[in-house]
Amino acid sequence: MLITGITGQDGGYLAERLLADGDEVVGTVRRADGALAAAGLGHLEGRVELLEADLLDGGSIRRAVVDAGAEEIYHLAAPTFVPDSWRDPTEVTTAVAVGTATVLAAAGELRGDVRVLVASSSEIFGDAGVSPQAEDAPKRPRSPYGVAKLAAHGLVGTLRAHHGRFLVSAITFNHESPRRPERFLPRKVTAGVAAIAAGREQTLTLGDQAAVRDWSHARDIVDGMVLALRHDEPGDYVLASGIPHTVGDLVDAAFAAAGVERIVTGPDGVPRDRVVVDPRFVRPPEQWPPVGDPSRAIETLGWRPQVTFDDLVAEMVAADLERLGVERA
Ligand SMILES: C[C@H]1O[C@H](OP(=O)(O)OP(=O)(O)OC[C@H]2O[C@@H](n3cnc4c(=O)[nH]c(N)nc43)[C@H](O)[C@@H]2O)[C@@H](O)[C@@H](O)C1=O
Repeated sequence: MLITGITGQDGGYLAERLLADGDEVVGTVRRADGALAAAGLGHLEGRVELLEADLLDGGSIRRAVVDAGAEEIYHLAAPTFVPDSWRDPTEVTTAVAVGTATVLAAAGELRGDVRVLVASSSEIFGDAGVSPQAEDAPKRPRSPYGVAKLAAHGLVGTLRAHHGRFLVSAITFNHESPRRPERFLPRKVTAGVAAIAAGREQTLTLGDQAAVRDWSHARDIVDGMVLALRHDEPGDYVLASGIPHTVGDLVDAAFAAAGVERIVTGPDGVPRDRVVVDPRFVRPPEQWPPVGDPSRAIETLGWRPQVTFDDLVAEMVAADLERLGVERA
């Protein structure tokens, strides 16, 4: 099995899952030297084969697909931080849309029966006009990232219909874990709350707390990907919990999990919120919150997310407390 982007959050969980199933795993990384250890995946050293490939270098992607010769390809490699896509729409379009076209074409040339899953995103829905969103909801992305992911999603459907190939688009909503980098909201919150619990920080600086997201555990999402790629028929699947939470809910859950008070009384006797809003982190609000309707995945694939929102936040907080050597009271 080939995983592009094996050192990303999802790539690591997927590799663990496939290895546990007894599969051979090949993964792409931009530079192989020390890549697994740097991603906190040192335990995979010697258990997976690494190939170097860069999404911005089509030749390297084509070579990796051909060299791996895998029956299943999970194309996960992509830039993932949405705000970055405003800074460089060319790069995100090349990496996500052209990168996906390259993987799909190379896989098709290699062998007709190869199965390919492409990681798409709830960002393809944007101003959908409905929420929650199922697979057939209108797709009106609001960011260059969403536009690029929609192109990739469209390529999967078009090539599947035209060539009858086994191609799957996994429309993943937000998914997190202790391995998530800290610039994404949930890890920023759990790391920040842990730092407050450790006495290293006094406050946590965020953007809009009213924003709504549909958060799942990354391990559940990659399990859904495997089910989708191993099903009898190819198709597109929304992978999401279906349960909306605000950023504020997540913040409160993290403080509760750490056993730290969010509101504290200052020396002047005035209550103070430890969460401070910085306009730099505020994004324009969504009219149609990205909340998924995972009915198709549940009914067709028998997929069931295992980890609840509270358990996800608690696991992330516990990992961040442990990293800082804080004993939970
Ligand atoms: C499905 C989709 O999921 C992810 O994209 P995202 O939703 O942009 O993820 P995030 O964790 O950066 O933001 C979540 C929400 O939280 C709000 N928010 C408030 N205050 C801060 C803040 O201080 N930092 C951040 N990062 N967000 C903040 C922010 O405005 C937004 O409403 C990626 O995996 C992406 O690749 C993907 O495909």
